[in-house]
Amino acid sequence: MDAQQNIQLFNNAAEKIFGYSADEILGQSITRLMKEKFRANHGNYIKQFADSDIQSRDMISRVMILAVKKDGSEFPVEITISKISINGKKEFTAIIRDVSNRIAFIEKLQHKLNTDNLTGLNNRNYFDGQLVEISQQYKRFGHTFCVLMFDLDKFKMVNDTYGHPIGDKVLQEFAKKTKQVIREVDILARFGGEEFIALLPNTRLKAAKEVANRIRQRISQQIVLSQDHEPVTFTVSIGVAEFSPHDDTESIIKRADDALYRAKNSGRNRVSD
Ligand SMILES: Nc1nc2c(ncn2[C@@H]2O[C@H](COP(=O)(O)OP(=O)(O)OP(=O)(O)O)[C@@H](O)[C@H]2O)c(=O)[nH]1
Repeated sequence: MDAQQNIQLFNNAAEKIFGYSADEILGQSITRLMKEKFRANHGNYIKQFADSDIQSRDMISRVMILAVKKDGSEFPVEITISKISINGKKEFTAIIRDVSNRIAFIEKLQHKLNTDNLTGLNNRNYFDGQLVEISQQYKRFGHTFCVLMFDLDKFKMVNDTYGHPIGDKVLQEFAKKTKQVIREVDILARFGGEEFIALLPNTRLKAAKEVANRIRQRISQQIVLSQDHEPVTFTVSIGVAEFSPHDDTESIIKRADDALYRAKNSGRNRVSD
């Protein structure tokens, strides 16, 4: 690019990435290759860079820089920009790398890191992060919330009687049906084994117990079919706790777990607080 940011040279790789031939793009502003919202800042950015002592720098932005191809499609890029002075005239070189694959890979890893393979629910890692966030919000804004702890009843017997794959089916069915009962903003996660946990934002204890009871009833009406096509029924016990000013992320889970223990001890297929 020249000092006005018009393109002077467009190599083969650039032609391939952007879909323009050099003939089409030479002489045009480099901003033509950026998504519109990045264009406005570009001038200032280049001016700052041109006036600085730095020869070469990565264009770091708090948001990912998106480039635009000739066909209008957008893709994430990483840019390193350098300047040279030729006969007193400043020129710029931009090395632009298409990072779509890298970003897609990172997103896939992030998804894996947060997801339970068997049920497709969030996993404990994700839940723990959300719990930290929602308890910080509680401290700042006083928005209350509840934690529900679930444990499938006599699940060992399901495995022992019908086999592990049927046990897995029960876990999947539990996840699917429970998701249908709770709201979109509620967070349901597999806590491990046959234990699940849910976060209900902006919910008081009474309402959370009602939700828990709806889930409990729904689950007690579900069946999965065994390998011999026998109906397999299952139930769930649920402990409920509302976050209080004395709580932290550990104590709220402990209180929900203690409530679950009471639900189990008072006969299972029950909700307790
Ligand atoms: N199929 C299957 N079983 C699992 C999985 N994770 C844990 N389990 C089983 O879950 C069972 C849990 O059994 P226990 O902790 O004894 O409890 P329970 O039989 O549910 O009895 P209560 O909780 O007291 O009602 C064990 O048999 C584990 O092997 C899984 O991913 N798939």
